[in-house]
Amino acid sequence: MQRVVVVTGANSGIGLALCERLLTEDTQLRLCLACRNMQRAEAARDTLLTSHADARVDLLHLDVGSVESVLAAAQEVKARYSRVDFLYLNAGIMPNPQVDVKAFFKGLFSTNVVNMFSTAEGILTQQDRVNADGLQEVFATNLFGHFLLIRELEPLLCEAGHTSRVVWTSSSNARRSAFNIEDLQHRNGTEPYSSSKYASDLLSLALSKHKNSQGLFSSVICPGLVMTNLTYGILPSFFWTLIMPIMWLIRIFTNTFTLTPSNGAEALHWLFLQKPESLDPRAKYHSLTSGLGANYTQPRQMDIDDDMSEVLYSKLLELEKEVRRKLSERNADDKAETVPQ
Ligand SMILES: NC(=O)C1=CN([C@@H]2O[C@H](COP(=O)(O)OP(=O)(O)OC[C@H]3O[C@@H](n4cnc5c(N)ncnc54)[C@H](OP(=O)(O)O)[C@@H]3O)[C@@H](O)[C@H]2O)C=CC1
Ligand SMILES: CC(C)=CCC[C@@H](C)[C@H]1CC[C@H]2C3=C(CC[C@]12C)[C@@]1(C)CCC(=O)[C@@H](C)[C@@H]1CC3
Repeated sequence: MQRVVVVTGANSGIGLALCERLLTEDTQLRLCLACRNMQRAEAARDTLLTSHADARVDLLHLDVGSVESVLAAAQEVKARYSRVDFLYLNAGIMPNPQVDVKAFFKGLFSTNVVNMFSTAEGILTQQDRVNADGLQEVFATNLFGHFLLIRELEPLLCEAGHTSRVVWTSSSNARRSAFNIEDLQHRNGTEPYSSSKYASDLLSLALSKHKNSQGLFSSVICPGLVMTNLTYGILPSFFWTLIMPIMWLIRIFTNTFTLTPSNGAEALHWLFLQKPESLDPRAKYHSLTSGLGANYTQPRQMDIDDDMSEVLYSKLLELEKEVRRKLSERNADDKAETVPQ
């Protein structure tokens, strides 16, 4: 049976490395790269076809941060495929990151040093903005767009007779203290990235609860610290070049410095090979790399509770209704404007 796998944010970094690994694993796969930038998506497909000439690699235009784009992409998926076996929700942004250098050096000489290097706790903030849909951009991209995509694809994902999987690329930067259920979109804080990733952890649990009986299983992973466009955006490139030998040195002491996209994709790949019933919906599956470069996956319990996850789920359903209502009003207005008087 040819399995259909959709990967968001597949044109670079961890998403692209996952595609490479999946094609090596299953040559019969039908792989769909869901990307906002079609030029980069085509380049990614070319790269994949160089090492897997016979692979079936499709492209799909998807800007996960735009409601209209998500709805159109979902329609396209439903038209193209009769099933979706895996939906990897991997696209993510961390705009305008700022490192608190003072806090970093203070952390360096504290007992919190290992935690600081694996979670960036206390040293990393971002500046967010409102997008064209009136949503906070980080929330819309990292969480809500993906939620809407799942909702739209439910007919395929919850089809009788087979199981489907959604897998969130979360982060160990996801922290309860950065998340406020009364401020879902993190309009008032400086850690929208951490908040959005914590929300994805909560949402994954809620999805498992509500959808397992319909054959849909949701899991969460952390790729570790990986050198990608996202991380290169945090510090100037000359600085990364400067500290890179130190990063490789640190890897000897912490297994969370996976560093290469392929290592970071370990847990995503590992989940592809597991039976969904064997997975723990409360665990985050971490990609880890030993000092000698061996990859492995380790589940760690998430700091989440059922009540909060339920409240988040219902708030997202409410927001979905509101967003759909606004969109149909906007479409009606546009139509009225184009009708000749
Ligand atoms: N690197 C790391 O250390 C860690 C990364 N992560 C997570 O891993 C995931 C992948 O990131 P990573 O590979 O590191 O970084 P990259 O920047 O290389 O990859 C991010 C991908 O997401 C895509 N993307 C961003 N915004 C949108 C959008 N609106 N619609 C569609 N696609 C979009 C990007 O496309 P485009 O080329 O168009 O920008 C790109 O393909 C993210 O969710 C990130 O939060 C988690 C923990 C650690
Ligand atoms: C200022 C100096 C000298 C060094 C700064 C090092 C940090 C830039 C670096 C330390 C821990 C890193 C880290 C991430 C980004 C870069 C650091 C803050 C992440 C936040 C990247 C994205 C994620 O999702 C996390 C899992 C990473 C956690 C560790």
